[in-house]
Amino acid sequence: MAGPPASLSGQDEGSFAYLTIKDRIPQILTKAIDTLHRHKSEFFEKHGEKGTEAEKKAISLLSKLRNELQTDKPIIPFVEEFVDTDIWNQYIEYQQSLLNENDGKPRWFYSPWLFVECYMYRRIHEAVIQSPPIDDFDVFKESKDQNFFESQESIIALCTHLQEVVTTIRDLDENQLKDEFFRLLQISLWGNKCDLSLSGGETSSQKTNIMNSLEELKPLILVNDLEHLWSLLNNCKKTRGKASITRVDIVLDNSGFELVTDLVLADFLLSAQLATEIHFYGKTIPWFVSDATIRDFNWLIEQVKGSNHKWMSKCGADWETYIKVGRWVYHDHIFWTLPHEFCVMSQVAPDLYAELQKAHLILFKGDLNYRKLTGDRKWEFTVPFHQALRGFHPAPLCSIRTLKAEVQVGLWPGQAEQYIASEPSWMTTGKYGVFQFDGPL
Ligand SMILES: O=P(O)(O)OC[C@H]1O[C@](O)(CO)[C@@H](O)[C@@H]1O
Ligand SMILES: [Mn+2]
Repeated sequence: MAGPPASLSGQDEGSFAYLTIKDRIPQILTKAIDTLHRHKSEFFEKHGEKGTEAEKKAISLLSKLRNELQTDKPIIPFVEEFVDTDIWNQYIEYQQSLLNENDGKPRWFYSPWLFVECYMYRRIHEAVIQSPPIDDFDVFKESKDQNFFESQESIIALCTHLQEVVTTIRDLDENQLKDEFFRLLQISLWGNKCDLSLSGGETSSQKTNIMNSLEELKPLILVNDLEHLWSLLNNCKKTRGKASITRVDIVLDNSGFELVTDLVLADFLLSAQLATEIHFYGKTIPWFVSDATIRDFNWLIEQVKGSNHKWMSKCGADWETYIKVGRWVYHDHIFWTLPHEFCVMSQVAPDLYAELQKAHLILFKGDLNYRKLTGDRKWEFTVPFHQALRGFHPAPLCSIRTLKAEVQVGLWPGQAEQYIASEPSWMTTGKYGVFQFDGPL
């Protein structure tokens, strides 16, 4: 049988992968350097001269990294000991083994885009952990928090809406519940437009009330498997015994506004008894600029709770209770910040795979998760999603993603062609979205 198609890569001049490596990644590095600069006095106040020295060191390591990238130097192994250093270095060797002898070492513009882009964020982390005492500094924290603050109006509107729904939920009939389920899922989808890596780290918050735009946005959903999600969870609700559980796992993407949309959805799932427990997965290190870490997760809930808006703070208080009583569970795993495609998860991280198998439904948020689900490969648009997953089937799953990379499967013949001619960048602006389900029907 033929192997899977080739990986997206910076080799393809003019491709989005190429432009990302050439322009956007250096821009993100420059912004990280600038952030460190701006915190100079804070580091000094906290740690004295040692803080200043550490800041200089981190900056010089990041400048070196930017230079390696811009001159297409070989990808070098990690040196600093960390939980995933060995796995990373093995993966770099593996990438090298895929090359013909003459091709030498993996390089930025030559190797798979997914690999080098993940490598870049892991190198940023290495620069920081090599610079104690500022080794727990998150260079993206400021922009993640800014995204949250700038989205205040939308967050208030969303929290108010959620509280209205929750307080009247007993009066809703099945159709009304389904409408609400679809509404909150669509909000969570469009919340994924707000990542900071697409904008090169520049602000990308939600300033308008997204709820008013859902109808207009509907035609932009290229694959819409919402009905499957509804039947699945509604069936679980109807058939489960009193003591049994329905577990929905959410593989999180970005902090800030998107995370609020995910938590609102998670709250609704419990309130509507479509699920009895929700498990979240975040990143263990700062990742793709805006991805949520446990610190962001806790910080955001704290902020929502501390709001002086009545309904917003009620949401925060409820969310904290869910965590306390174990109805919401947060998991960390290093696999999410490795460069591997998800089809190798069962070998590389069998414990995580086994954890995901306990879910009745797994929601994968965002573009990067889609790239890892499909291996970030040059699939034909009409290849079935199931096939592109290449054996990754821990439980029924759904990708909720706005398109920000040149990979998309499961379209109808002719569907992609509608956009190719008229909108050359249709796959990379976050304008279009999918709810793409895989699982038994
Ligand atoms: O936050 P998301 O939705 O995973 O998006 C991150 C995506 O943004 C990008 O940086 C592209 O703009 C991709 O490299 C990556 O897939
Ligand atoms: Mn992200």
